Amino acid sequence: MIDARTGVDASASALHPDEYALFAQVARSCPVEAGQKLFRRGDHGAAMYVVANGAVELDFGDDLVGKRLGARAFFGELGLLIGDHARSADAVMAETGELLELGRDEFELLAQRDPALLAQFLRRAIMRVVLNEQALIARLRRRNQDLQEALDALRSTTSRLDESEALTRTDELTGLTNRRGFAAHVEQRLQAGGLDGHVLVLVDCDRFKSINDTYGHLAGDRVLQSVANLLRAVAGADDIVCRLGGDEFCLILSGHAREDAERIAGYVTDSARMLERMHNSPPQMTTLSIGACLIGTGSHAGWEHWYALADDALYRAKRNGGDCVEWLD
Ligand SMILES: Nc1nc2c(ncn2[C@@H]2O[C@H](COP(=O)(O)OP(=O)(O)OP(=O)(O)O)[C@@H](O)[C@H]2O)c(=O)[nH]1
Repeated sequence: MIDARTGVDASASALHPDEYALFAQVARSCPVEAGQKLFRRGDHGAAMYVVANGAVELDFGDDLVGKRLGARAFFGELGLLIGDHARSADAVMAETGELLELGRDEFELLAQRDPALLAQFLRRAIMRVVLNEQALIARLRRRNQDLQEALDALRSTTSRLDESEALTRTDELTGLTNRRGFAAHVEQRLQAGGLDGHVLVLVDCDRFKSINDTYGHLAGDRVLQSVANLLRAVAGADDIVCRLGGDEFCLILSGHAREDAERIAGYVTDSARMLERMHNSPPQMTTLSIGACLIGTGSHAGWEHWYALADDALYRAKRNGGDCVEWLD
């Protein structure tokens, strides 16, 4: 009979009636109360047991399926066959009954009385050990596979979360970092030693509303994408470029001298102007206004101070008619 839980032939766990009769002749009979512990996992023992009546529970620990043994079932045989073997399960009497206990001397007697029957028992006992080992290996393989699958699922969930986290920080239209991503970048830079010496550049499209009104929203979108491409092209690997929202963009230039930053800002407004003149119906570009400031070294002013300064500079550029760069340091 195959045990549905372990896949092991359960008849291999019980003595045949003739084997039981032989064992009962030589074994010590021990009455045992329910709840009494027979041995614990790891205990060393040199005796095997046969259930005469009552029931025994074996607990192998580590999430392995336990076993309940009834009449004529035997257990602990490795203790007897190998000698002083560490028990692989906790054995507890589940129902009051009687056990047959066999040690080395009783085993010798069995061999003298009926060697053929004992040989038959030994073959079955060894087969049971092999089957149990195979079942254990198969279970461990299955568990390993389950763990592998759980790990794969966890990895793909994590990467999906990373992707959606990245999406929440990306502007859909231009692919640039959005305002939320920009705030996170600024926070990171502030924690990594501050923004001293960086240049903050605010960029705003001129008369953008009229492009939407005249050529439609899609044409406006294309212009915003062109502005994003231009800013992406001038940004170095350590610079931050983002779309703050609407027709407003921002660059944080790091590791540039003020003159270099002026050249970059001038290049942006010059390029935008040229592109606007090259393609104007429908427009591919619009002129840009820029407000910039150098974030002072050694200053205790916070990020808001520098942002407000660049914003004032941008306001001044707009008041001057746009298409220009204004600085306020
Ligand atoms: N096509 C398009 N238009 C947008 C988008 N986001 C905001 N806008 C439009 O951008 C326009 C910005 O208008 P304003 O803030 O008045 O700026 P402006 O027309 O450039 O005016 P000035 O800055 O003073 O030159 C508004 O009409 C918004 O509807 C977008 O994603 N796509």
